[in-house]
Amino acid sequence: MEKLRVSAVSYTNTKPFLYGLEHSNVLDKLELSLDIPADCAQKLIDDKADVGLIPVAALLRLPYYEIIGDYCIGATGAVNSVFIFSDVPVQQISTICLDPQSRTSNNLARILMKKYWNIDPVILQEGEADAQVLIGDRTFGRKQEFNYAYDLAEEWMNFTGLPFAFAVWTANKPVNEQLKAELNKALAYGVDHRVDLLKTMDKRADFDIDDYLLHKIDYVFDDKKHQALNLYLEFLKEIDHSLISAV
Ligand SMILES: C=C(O[C@@H]1C=C(C(=O)O)C=C[C@H]1O)C(=O)O
Repeated sequence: MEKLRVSAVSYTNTKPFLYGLEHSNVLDKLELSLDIPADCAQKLIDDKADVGLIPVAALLRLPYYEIIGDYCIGATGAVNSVFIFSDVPVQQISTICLDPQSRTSNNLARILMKKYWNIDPVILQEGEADAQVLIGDRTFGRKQEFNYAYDLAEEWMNFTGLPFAFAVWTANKPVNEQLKAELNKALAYGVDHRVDLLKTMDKRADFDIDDYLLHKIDYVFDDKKHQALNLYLEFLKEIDHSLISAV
């Protein structure tokens, strides 16, 4: 049987899922690759993978998709790894750099800037700016370097009263039901055994990995996070539309 091509995020936040896969038999049925989020998205768009833990912003670029399973990379309040780092208070940001590894958080920043903070900074692809979006392990221990650090999951919660889902397990074609169930069971095992996983991981003085995996990342894709996902996609369509019509 052909193996299912799976692309998962290469960051620490995905370790519980990998732990679950490594402790299950389903791994033999997968061709697993670890990629930065932007590449997980692109692989599903280009049909170089069948299933991925993909940034939710990329769902709008898939002609067919199914969110599979009960798990995600989410947060209920502060996530502690998705920030706008800034030298100035948010109201004074006039230029901002996005993170090339991100799809969801770049667009979350755009949504919050336009609809919540009512600011309209120039978005730069690279170079010096007042502020930058940064996600994942590269943010660990860096908060103190900046005058202001806006946690985007926390700001989304302040704005909407909802939790957030950054990335969801998605298929770009129908997948065998039994395989889907096996995959979901492996993911559940990993989420349920985070304490065991943490015992095997190196600790850092500048970042609390235990708190991050146990309390900041919220892995269960529940109704509230689904509601948040739908709202986020509505906002994103609005913003993209206004960009297109402004051209
Ligand atoms: C919480 C995070 O969630 C992530 C953010 C993503 C994005 O911005 O596109 C995609 C996948 C997740 O890894 C993080 O990476 O810190």
